[in-house]
Amino acid sequence: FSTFGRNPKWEGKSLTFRIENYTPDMSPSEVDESIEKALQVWAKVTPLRFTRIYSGTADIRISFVSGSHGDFYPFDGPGRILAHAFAPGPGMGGDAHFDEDENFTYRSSRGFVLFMVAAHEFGHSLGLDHSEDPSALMYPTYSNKNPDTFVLSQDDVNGIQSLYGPNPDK
Ligand SMILES: CC(C)C[C@H](CS(C)(=N)=N)C(=O)N[C@H]1Cc2cn(c3ccccc23)CCCCCCNC1=O
Ligand SMILES: [Zn+2]
Repeated sequence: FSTFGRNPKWEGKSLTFRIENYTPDMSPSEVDESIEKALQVWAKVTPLRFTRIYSGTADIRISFVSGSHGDFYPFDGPGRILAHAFAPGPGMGGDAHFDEDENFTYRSSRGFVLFMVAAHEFGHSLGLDHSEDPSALMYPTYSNKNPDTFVLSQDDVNGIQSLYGPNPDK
């Protein structure tokens, strides 16, 4: 695993997230479920807890955008880069942007499974950079795993726990 330069991480254990808009590719409830499950992947193995808010400024702001969209990382049309997220910090720190030019799906492989993309992005939002382990969620390229049977690789667990420690409730 790898973290970002100065090991940025969230100080509190309770983080807020806000879904700022929706993709037309899926139903809103499928987007909600995909996002919430992707956050739970990381909550299960850390003390981190995520609370959804519907207005105001969240720690992790989630949006679907395409092309140039107000940061220095314009998206690139269909394919190639699917999404990006910023390391922990104020303002855009933690935010995750999904490329609206992609076809996001709930479970179908006739597109990119939003749960899988979001789980990777939230790894970045929490302070993980890429892994060289091809079985890791934080490997740089997308792989379509079944959301129902998905488990984090040990490398991902070691990485996130190096920042936040284990889940005390387990
Ligand atoms: C891991 C993702 C969820 C997030 C990352 C982006 S990020 C910033 N969050 N690390 C991502 O989109 N990686 C590319 C990497 C990539 C794969 N290829 C590419 C061809 C061109 C450009 C990039 C790629 C080969 C062709 C397949 C293109 C579609 C799939 N794209 C990817 O897997
Ligand atoms: Zn990545």
